Amino acid sequence: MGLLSPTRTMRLWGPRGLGVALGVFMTIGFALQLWGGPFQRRLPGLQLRHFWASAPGPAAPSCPPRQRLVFLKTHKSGSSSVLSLLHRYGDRHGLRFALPARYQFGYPRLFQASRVKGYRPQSGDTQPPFHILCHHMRFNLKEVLQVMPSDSFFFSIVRDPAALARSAFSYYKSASSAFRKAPSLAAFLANPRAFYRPGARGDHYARNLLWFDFGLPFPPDMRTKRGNPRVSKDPNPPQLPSGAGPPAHTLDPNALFHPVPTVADGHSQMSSPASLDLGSSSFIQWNLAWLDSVFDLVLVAEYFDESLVLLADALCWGLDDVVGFMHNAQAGGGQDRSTIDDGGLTTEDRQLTARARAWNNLDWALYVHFNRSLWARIKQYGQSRLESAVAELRARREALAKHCLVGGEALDPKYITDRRFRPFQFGSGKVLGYVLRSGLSLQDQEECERLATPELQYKDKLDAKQFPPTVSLPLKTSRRPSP
Ligand SMILES: Nc1ncnc2c1ncn2[C@@H]1O[C@H](COP(=O)(O)OS(=O)(=O)O)[C@@H](OP(=O)(O)O)[C@H]1O
Repeated sequence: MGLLSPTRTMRLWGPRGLGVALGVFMTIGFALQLWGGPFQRRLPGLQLRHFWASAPGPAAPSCPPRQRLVFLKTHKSGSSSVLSLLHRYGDRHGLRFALPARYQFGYPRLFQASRVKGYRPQSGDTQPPFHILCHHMRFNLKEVLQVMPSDSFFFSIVRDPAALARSAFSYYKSASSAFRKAPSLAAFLANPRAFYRPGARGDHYARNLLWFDFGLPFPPDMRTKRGNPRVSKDPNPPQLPSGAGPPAHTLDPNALFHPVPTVADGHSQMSSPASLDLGSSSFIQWNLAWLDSVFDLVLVAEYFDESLVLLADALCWGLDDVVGFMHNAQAGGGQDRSTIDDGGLTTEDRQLTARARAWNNLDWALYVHFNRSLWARIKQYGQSRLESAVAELRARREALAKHCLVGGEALDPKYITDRRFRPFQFGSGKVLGYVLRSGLSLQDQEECERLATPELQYKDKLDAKQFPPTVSLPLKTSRRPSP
């Protein structure tokens, strides 16, 4: 017999019984809170089976989980690790993904609804709506809203432009003409205009990549020949403000620029954040205010686990749903927290960080803005509540890694012989991946595969599930094909 639904329970017990029951539940709930804290379903011996079932525990959210999601997958910002969670969640719950024909939606061109596989606006057929849109695109709200309902949960992720620049330089060395010409990232950042031509092939990877991915317009001095995106949720696109500023609560250009280290050693041609005039800063603020009106949450790679806890909370998902492995890390990369804290950096590293942030001034503004919003949300959520959820999340991830993975961690691709788990190799660094332990039970094998499958293979798997090959029956004909 299943559990009684709340409505049925009410009918059976009547108002007096309900009052008593409510008291008992509240006492139990309070005791469990004290004992476990949010999300804490202590797992004696961390039996893996318990991870897979998001069974409602004492702290399981009581709201309906949100399943209409738009994730803007920004580049080199930890987005593949988020994508992996979405793939897994959607796969387990049989959700329908809005998939690209290949792996991206016509990037670097702006997103077009027509790029979504199986999108047929005029066909009048009763195809079920999409739940999740999450692969690489240059954001274009108007077209996104052709595919996804406007009350979808919009979210994305940003990373410190200095860490992002390190990652992008290594990964897109051959894809960006600016990077290709530069002997090193340090040389590039010492004099970027010697290498960078706005609009040249792949050069959106070399400057303000986040801003580009968010589909925002560039100020006149930074415009490429490809032109500017026209985007909006409130479909009034953000324009260069003509005197009118953004809402007062976002207008604080000085606060925005204070943390930016200045480039003091003679690269006057560099457009550093400190050198932006008020016009440019209100242009930035205007666009940030617009992003605030579109995106429900923006995660921060340097505070990835904190971000995941907030995401689970905002989506009414269980903590288990956001426990996953890191994907797409390059060997030797991932200096995120140390970059942010400046701890242990050499003078050269510190200079490189400062220059990268200055060169990517729009991204730095974006990053500072969303970093600030994240911490405001953390404050709202409760710092200590968050800390215990983060600790729980990390303990679960570690237990999963030990159970599923050879070595319990990401490995050099040379050890990954099974093509299903070998990440796509691109750029000058090696992209790490996972090898599953042998001897897993059938269910564990299936779940560990979900955690370890890289994004391209997972996309193919979802594609095959959503678009099963149609078996065409041979037509009855009197003529037989010749042997
Ligand atoms: N959880 C978490 N926290 C912090 N950083 C993370 C995380 N997951 C991935 N990464 C780092 O993000 C880089 C890959 O980013 P993306 O997956 O967005 O790249 S891609 O655009 O899809 O190719 C890549 O950076 P580099 O290793 O510096 O290249 C990853 O190491």
